[in-house]
Amino acid sequence: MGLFSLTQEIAIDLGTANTIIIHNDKIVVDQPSVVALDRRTDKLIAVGERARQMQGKVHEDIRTVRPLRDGVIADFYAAELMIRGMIKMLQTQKTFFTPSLKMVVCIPSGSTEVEIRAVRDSSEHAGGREVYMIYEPMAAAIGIGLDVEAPEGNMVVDIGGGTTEIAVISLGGIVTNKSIRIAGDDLTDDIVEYMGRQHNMKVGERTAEMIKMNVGAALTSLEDAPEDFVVRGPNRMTALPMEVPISYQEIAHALDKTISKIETAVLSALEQTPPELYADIVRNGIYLAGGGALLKGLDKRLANKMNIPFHIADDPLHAVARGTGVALKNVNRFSFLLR
Ligand SMILES: Nc1ncnc2c1ncn2[C@@H]1O[C@H](COP(=O)(O)OP(=O)(O)OP(=O)(O)O)[C@@H](O)[C@H]1O
Repeated sequence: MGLFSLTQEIAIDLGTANTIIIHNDKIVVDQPSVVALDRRTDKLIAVGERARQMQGKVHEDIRTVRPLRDGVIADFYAAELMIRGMIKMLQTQKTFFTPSLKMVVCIPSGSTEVEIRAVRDSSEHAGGREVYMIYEPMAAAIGIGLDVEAPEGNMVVDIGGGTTEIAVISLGGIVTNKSIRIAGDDLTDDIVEYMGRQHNMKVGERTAEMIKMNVGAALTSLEDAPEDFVVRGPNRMTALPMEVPISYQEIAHALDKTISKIETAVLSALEQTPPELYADIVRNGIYLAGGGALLKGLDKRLANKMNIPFHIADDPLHAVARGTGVALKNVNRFSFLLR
């Protein structure tokens, strides 16, 4: 960044679980959406990975906050600090002037006007002079590399931390859209509950997430089965340490109900899809994006249930951010997609 480059262009995927910033086509920030604050003064102590490492380990003077819940801003103050803190991470070189920011930020397609306003206000308070917003499934489709302007139906299912977004896209617009507030966080909660109920073990959110990433599964029979994952923690009754090997089969059972809700939402979006577009989707298959797409066996379970092929996007955790980055570079061309 030189002395005279006064506008910095950034694309932000402001997620419930992770926030990603793209600048000059590169991912420059990829951090958990967490901040740590001083409980008395509300001053910022840490952002992103550093704040996440403090989660569950803080003393009474510090609180860690996840500013987004269910895909939308739940804590306005913390969200603004988080966006500011993450933008600061990319402004490493000293400039004479503070650059003004041109931003494209993505939002869940089921956001209310108040929720959209909250994202716009937070972005503007964090330094955004020109702020555009794009719906997440549209950004995911662009990030996957689909031709969103073609007269052809494509269905994208984006399973994030807080929301699952299902959309059918054709001719540059969202034709059918379903956004449910059931996603990765609910799968994590299922594991916390299961570990307590079945193994009498108390586990925190981070341990449950590790279990999900290692042995989380959507099917009880996998071709590429992962080895059992050994979890250490306190017994809920005695508080004594215990060690339990966890298999993917038992986690598949524990996650079954939540996955069924995602299945039902996909089926309901398909039901609402006009027949011509439906035929395109059956032919092209359905694209899975977001971190939830990485759940072992999910693509196969959905394909078996619906008799339609499911494709996992390349690098599904970054598909939305990549698409938001493409929209940023083509703000004029994609003006009809932006708000
Ligand atoms: N290998 C994996 N298996 C299962 N789940 C995973 C895996 N890797 C990441 N996840 C889950 O993906 C979710 C995060 O995905 P992503 O970053 O796409 O969400 P987000 O954009 O932050 O959320 P949202 O779009 O809802 O605001 C988390 O719940 C995380 O636990």
